[in-house]
Amino acid sequence: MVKLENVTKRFREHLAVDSFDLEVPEGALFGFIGPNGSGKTTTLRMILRIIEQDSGSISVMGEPHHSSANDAIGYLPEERGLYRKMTVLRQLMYFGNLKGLTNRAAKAAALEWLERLNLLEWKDKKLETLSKGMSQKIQFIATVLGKPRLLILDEPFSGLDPVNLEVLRDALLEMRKSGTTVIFSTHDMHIAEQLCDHICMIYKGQKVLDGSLESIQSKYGQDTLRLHFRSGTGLEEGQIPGASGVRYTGRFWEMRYAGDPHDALQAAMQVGRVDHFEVVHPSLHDIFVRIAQPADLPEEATIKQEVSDA
Ligand SMILES: Nc1ncnc2c1ncn2[C@@H]1O[C@H](COP(=O)(O)OP(=O)(O)OP(=O)(O)O)[C@@H](O)[C@H]1O
Repeated sequence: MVKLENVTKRFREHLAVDSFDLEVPEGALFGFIGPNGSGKTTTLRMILRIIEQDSGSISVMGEPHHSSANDAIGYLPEERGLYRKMTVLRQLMYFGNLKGLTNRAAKAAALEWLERLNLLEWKDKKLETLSKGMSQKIQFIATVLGKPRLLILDEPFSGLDPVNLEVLRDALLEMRKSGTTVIFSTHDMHIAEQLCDHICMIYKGQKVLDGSLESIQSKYGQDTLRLHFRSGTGLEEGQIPGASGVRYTGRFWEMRYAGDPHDALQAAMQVGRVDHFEVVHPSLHDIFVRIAQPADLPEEATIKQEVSDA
């Protein structure tokens, strides 16, 4: 569906995207993750041909010279753009018209989506009377009204409460089921973990991870301990010899550990009454933190090696 080969983009002396290769298969739910300023939006804009790469090639649906106005592409920009003084339904119909729908088809699709995203009662209200999260859902509807084959969403989940996040997540899963290819950027590792069948991580303009969640996690092995103490006993760095990066996730204590889990369990039992103990793959969040803080890694070369393996 989308293919980037050796794509590079500079803004003056700043190298925003560096020799980037990417392949998004048709029908994928593709998560594009990375810290602030790593090059996600720049890459998405280049895929859409809103900005031009300095070198390398990009093709979408097999075409190197497609247009972002292509009716088969839906784009949710990071800087949302709606008409504040227009009513919800009117502007959705307008966006539907832009994607080639008749008034009747645009209205039917808009009403259907408004109902699905629990916004039907707002259809005749001006956009400026809606909250930020509600406006975001309207913008999402504007993006999907024309039933695009390819959906590109820049940070679609930012600012949504947990209920609306679920609603949007379900909508994306359903669209994928009906054959739409979805690419979205996010900082939220948990969402990427839950939702994506393919993940690409960009860091300082370079691709550092690319593959299915399972293939990415299995590269790191089961080097993470997850444990919990009855009656909420805490854990400090050093109490489990050989463990590092001890942190509380809100449910469990997690840490990196390379030794014999039996020894770790013995040590944990000295700290408190253990009621949960397991050895797991690192979460995507942990992998992200390890990569985004290269000092924690043995050497930068490790990252490059993982990229070529993946
Ligand atoms: N139009 C521009 N002119 C100059 N520099 C730019 C421009 N657009 C992006 N950059 C720079 O390129 C780098 C990558 O930016 P980009 O917006 O792609 O990052 P991002 O990963 O989407 O970040 P965020 O998660 O914060 O949105 C940043 O250092 C940014 O300052």
